[in-house]
Amino acid sequence: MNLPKLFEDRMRNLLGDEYEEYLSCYHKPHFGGLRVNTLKLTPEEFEDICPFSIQRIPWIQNGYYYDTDMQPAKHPYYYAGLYYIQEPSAMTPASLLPIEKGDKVLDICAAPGGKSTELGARLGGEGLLVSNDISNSRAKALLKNIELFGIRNALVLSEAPNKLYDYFPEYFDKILIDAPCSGEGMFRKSPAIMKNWEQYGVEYYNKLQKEIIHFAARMLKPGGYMLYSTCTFSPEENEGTISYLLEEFPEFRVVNAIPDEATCKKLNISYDGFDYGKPEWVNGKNELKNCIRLWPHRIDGEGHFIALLKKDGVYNGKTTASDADDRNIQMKSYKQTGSKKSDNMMLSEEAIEFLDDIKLTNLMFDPSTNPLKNYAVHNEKVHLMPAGLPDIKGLRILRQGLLLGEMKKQRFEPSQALGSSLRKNEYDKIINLDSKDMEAIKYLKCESLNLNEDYKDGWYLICVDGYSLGWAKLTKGNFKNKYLPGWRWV
Ligand SMILES: C[S@@+](CC[C@H](N)C(=O)[O-])C[C@H]1O[C@@H](n2cnc3c(N)ncnc32)[C@H](O)[C@@H]1O
Repeated sequence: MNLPKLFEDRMRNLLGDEYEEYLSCYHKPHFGGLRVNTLKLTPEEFEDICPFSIQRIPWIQNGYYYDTDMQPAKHPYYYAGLYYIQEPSAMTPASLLPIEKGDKVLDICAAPGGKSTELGARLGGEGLLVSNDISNSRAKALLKNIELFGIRNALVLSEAPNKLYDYFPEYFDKILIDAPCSGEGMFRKSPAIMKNWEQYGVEYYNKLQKEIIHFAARMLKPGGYMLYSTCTFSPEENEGTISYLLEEFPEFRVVNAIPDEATCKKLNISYDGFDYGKPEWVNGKNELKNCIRLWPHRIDGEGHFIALLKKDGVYNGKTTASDADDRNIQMKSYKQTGSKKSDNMMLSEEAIEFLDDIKLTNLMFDPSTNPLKNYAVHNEKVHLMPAGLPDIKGLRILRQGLLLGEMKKQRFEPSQALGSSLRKNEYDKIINLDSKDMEAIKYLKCESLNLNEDYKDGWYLICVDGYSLGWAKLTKGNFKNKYLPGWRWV
């Protein structure tokens, strides 16, 4: 591997005696990782059905190495959203952000969704996940992954951080910043990134990172947690960015994200090989030692930098200014929900009939009230809205909540997103295929279906080994494959 000379010099300087060991990693094969979607199944359930050979990643409860001769993206389980394929060290940031059910969480640089899908899974359908990426084309890939994972309480946006701040001042309980970076940790896996590094250099990314972290800091509630991560090694982009934050916002401090020994033992996880931040590399504060560094010569992964930050203040208290702001936002959203009632009058009979058959568990709304109140109709598309959403008019929105379906000439077509999100106990008309049955792959290729049994006309949820893939419609004995063509198996 021909590493840029400047990069080699910098790394030799940083790593000293460890440099040769670090260099030897470039001769090792890279590690394939997959992370189980705990919205759909537990890691134990996955281990029971997993068709490939896998091995637990020591520090990720739902993460596994897979044998790189395998192609887990070419299996019906991938299309059922049972896992996300992700480099093992890249699983670490989302695993260390202390998410609690009901939190309002922002993932500000989210595409294509490697971290957002885990944050959404950990929210378990409660609270709100705002997944944002400034690149509209990348945000489309993010939306697909959110939908494939069956996340129902997400708002997917494509905006610049300063614009987000106008709408969400001190709004979020937790924020993840997986910052754009020079990608030094990716050189081994994707050598093409070296060209980018030579073209832009670390300064270019550091400027971007400071801008992003500045606005993210202002969107976090007092008492909230923010996690900053990169897949690069340069001190400027890591301890340097955090030093900048600590100077600009003295209410932040760096906290140790690694759980104590007893917790690790209980959860059967181990952080062996993890290294800490290096304040001396940027002449920074001692607390930078609480940052985390993953090196490819110390763990089985490509490497990462992580800093968990806490903002001083009363968390979820009732007296701070930010809570008052939050209450205003809640009131706005309440009014907005009220006004949706008139839209709901536009639901067709068929839409109401269809939606009546859906028994969504993990409701995002108060089940004691009329659930139809939480549906919104825009341009014939019916959405289930996340609770407590502020007025977001004027933002570039790719999705608000769960797209349930579309009314076409008064008829109702359920969406792929709804199909992907349903569990088999949430809908009665199920056709369950075996994952080894070629019919499952034919379905995913959008080919016509050959199903022998007698079924009544209507919409059927096609499942594989009990996990939903999407829809098929039976009309007068003919099955029409309704799998979303843009998602089809190629
Ligand atoms: C490291 S990638 C994120 C990867 C993602 N978190 C994941 O796990 O799949 C960084 C992302 O930041 C986005 N980005 C770059 N500048 C940004 C900005 N100013 N605001 C928000 N996102 C930005 C890029 O489009 C890119 O998708």
